[in-house]
Amino acid sequence: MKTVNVKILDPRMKEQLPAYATTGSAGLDLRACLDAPLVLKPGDTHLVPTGLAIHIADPGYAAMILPRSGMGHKHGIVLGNLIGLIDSDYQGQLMVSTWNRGQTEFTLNPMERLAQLVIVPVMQVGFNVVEEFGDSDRGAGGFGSTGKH
Ligand SMILES: O=c1ccn([C@H]2C[C@H](O)[C@@H](COP(=O)(O)OP(=O)(O)OP(=O)(O)O)O2)c(=O)[nH]1
Ligand SMILES: [Mg+2]
Repeated sequence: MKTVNVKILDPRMKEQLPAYATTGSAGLDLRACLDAPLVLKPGDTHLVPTGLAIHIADPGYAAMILPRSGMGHKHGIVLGNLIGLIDSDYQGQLMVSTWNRGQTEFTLNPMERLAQLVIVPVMQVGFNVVEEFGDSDRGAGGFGSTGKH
């Protein structure tokens, strides 16, 4: 397994570094490094610290912060930015933009697992400017061009 350098910014994270919950897990759960419970009213967004900084270093990888399905589906707790993209050269604290998109108040407790981090491969590209593309099956069709059923 590859490793990524991590800085522990909150001592409470020392004993509970993110880990894959099962052998096949894609995500590492991130915890809310809060000092007190945080009440999120419907529509509220709060930037929640995770107590961790990572430096991926290799531009061939990035990390994404994604919602946890239970938090999102059952409690309406998703991300204010929908998806968080962590650049390979970012060295600051991982922050979770936490949005209560639901209709009821939600209390986020200190050290609760609120989102998940997924490491993904990335390809950086340069642009080759052309006047015409070669033919493709789809062409410019999109936005439902293949029909509904
Ligand atoms: O949910 C997130 C999203 C981003 N970041 C950090 C890591 C990322 O590398 C950096 C910049 O994110 P992004 O490029 O998405 O934001 P921006 O608004 O374009 O800021 P910048 O001008 O700093 O690139 O912020 C987080 O901690 N959590
Ligand atoms: Mg940016």
